[in-house]
Amino acid sequence: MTARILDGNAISALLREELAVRAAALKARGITPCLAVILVGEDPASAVYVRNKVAGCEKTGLRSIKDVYPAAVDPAVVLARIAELNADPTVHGILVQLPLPKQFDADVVLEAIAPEKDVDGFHAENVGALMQGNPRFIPCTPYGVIKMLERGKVVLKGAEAVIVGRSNIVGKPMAMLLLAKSCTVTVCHSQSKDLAFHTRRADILVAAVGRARMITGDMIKPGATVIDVGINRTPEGKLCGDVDFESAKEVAGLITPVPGGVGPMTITMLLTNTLESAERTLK
Ligand SMILES: NC(=O)C1=CN([C@@H]2O[C@H](COP(=O)(O)OP(=O)(O)OC[C@H]3O[C@@H](n4cnc5c(N)ncnc54)[C@H](OP(=O)(O)O)[C@@H]3O)[C@@H](O)[C@H]2O)C=CC1
Ligand SMILES: Nc1nc(=O)c2c([nH]1)NC[C@@H]1CN(c3ccc(C(=O)N[C@@H](CCC(=O)O)C(=O)O)cc3)C=[N+]21
Ligand SMILES: [Mg+2]
Repeated sequence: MTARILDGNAISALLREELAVRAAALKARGITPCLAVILVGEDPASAVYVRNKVAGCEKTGLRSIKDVYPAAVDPAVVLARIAELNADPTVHGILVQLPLPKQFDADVVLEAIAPEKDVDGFHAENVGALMQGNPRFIPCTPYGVIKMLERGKVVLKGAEAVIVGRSNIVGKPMAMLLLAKSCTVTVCHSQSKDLAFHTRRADILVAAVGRARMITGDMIKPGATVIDVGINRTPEGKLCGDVDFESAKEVAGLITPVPGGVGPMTITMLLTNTLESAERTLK
């Protein structure tokens, strides 16, 4: 048996058609939805993601602003730019690409973004709102995963969900969202004992670790839904996930590929949050 594939590019294309309609409707009312992206340094992977975000905006009818700073920039310069974007009524979303160089305290930067423009959902106020079940902006990657599960008609209520990884940007918000959907949630991390014991119990397995192909077919329950968030490069420069796709697809019932899985969905949800933010200015 071979798993059905959850195609993030195809699902994104469908969702982005609806977003383009919403963007056009806003424009007809005199509002051009606008996302500002701040990139510090020359990390090649970050540059690719930012390029995809800007291209996604263009194709969907959103305006984008891209500010690139040298890796050695004084954090005060970036904070001043954030203050300017916060005050600019034509800007609806602000995103600071992570990770930041070491002279930065990422938390200080994230807290400087106006919560009502924090389309990543990383500001403490928005994290709190998500925890309380009343989200303002749902973090884009876990939001994209939920959308993929919905499109795949995966039953969430009562399902055993196991997340590998507990970062603030993926693992933790993913746990909150699956809990809100009435999954029974287990979160694993680098100190977990016997990882495979946990993963083999999962009806829904989300891998967000950053270790190439660490989840192999023998760690997966037959028929499970496997969501691969990982974006890694092999020594040969090939893009691959945290899941060993070749062995996993023989065991799983449903699986996301890398590339073409969660990555494009993350960008689609960023566009969604930015549009939502622009629409709120009319309310
Ligand atoms: N597709 C997309 O849109 C996105 C993809 N990514 C990708 O997802 C992956 C994870 O990203 P991110 O959450 O930021 O990464 P982090 O490095 O912030 O977190 C990784 C997590 O994995 C855990 N971990 C590390 N090693 C092991 C192990 N051997 N067994 C179990 N758990 C382990 C860590 O545990 P501990 O907490 O104990 O250190 C940590 O909680 C990366 O490949 C990243 O590139 C990220 C964001 C978006
Ligand atoms: N403030 C902030 N918000 C983020 O959302 C954020 C971040 N910082 N830092 C880094 C991670 C990573 N991330 C990805 C976005 C798109 C793809 C993506 O487009 N992936 C494509 C292709 C990638 C490629 O070709 O390299 C795919 O998987 O098919 C991947 C990863 C967002 N992140
Ligand atoms: Mg991280």
